[in-house]
Amino acid sequence: MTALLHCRDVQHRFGALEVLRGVQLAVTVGERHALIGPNGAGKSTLLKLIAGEERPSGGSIHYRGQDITRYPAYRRARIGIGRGFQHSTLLESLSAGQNVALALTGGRLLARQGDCRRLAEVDVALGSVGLRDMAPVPVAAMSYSQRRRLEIAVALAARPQLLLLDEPAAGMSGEERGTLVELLRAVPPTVTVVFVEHDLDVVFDVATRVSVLHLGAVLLTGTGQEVRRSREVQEAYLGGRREEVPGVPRGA
Ligand SMILES: Nc1ncnc2c1ncn2[C@@H]1O[C@H](COP(=O)(O)OP(=O)(O)OP(=O)(O)O)[C@@H](O)[C@H]1O
Repeated sequence: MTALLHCRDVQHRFGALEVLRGVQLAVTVGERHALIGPNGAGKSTLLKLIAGEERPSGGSIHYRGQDITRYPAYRRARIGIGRGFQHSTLLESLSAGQNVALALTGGRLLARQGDCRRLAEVDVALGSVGLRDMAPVPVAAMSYSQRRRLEIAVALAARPQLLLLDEPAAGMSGEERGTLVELLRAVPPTVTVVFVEHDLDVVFDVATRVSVLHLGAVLLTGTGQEVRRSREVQEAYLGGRREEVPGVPRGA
């Protein structure tokens, strides 16, 4: 199947620091593709390169068969690449509904009365992340978990075909992570998701495929089960601590 997103030999350096040394990554339509790997492996950098926030030092990035390596971020957003952030980009003084409305309208606030179709879309977007009742509530009054879910609603409101999420479960409690897993599973299959995540329970509950980044390259791409069972991944990512990988019994 043709890849929706294809990173070919992508390299990136920050000054003398070589972060990515030739990443090969192919993501097909409808995947929930997790990027995992040790701290500093270059996962967030790879997301930034895909979103167009950084320009790769080498290699190329293709989206729907188009070479987008030189496209700026706004042009990638226009062709369907959406981004959720590791740190909040919500407007604190506005309500949850207004934040979603801004994303829907590309920066315009809705009039108090009227624009019913848009208001209905805001309602649907908030409902999809379990926040329908929070429409009038200012972001400043929302809990951390509610904000993280709102960020996903805001990212989805722009109707991306490819949604990039950086550590969506960061800072969440066990219960909140459960809600997030349900939410990510409920993202429509027309939206392909590539996400960076450290929480392996979330990764293996959500991802249809997983790529392990190590030393600036993809060590392995496979199903959750293939990744869990890979001795190479155990050694590179978990220092051989096999028992820490969910689903793999000690001594397996
Ligand atoms: N803007 C930057 N300037 C210089 N170095 C950077 C910059 N951004 C990231 N780095 C460095 O690049 C390396 C990879 O960082 P990156 O954030 O991509 O890793 P990561 O795999 O996402 O790590 P983590 O899991 O800890 O978030 C790290 O050594 C980091 O310090």
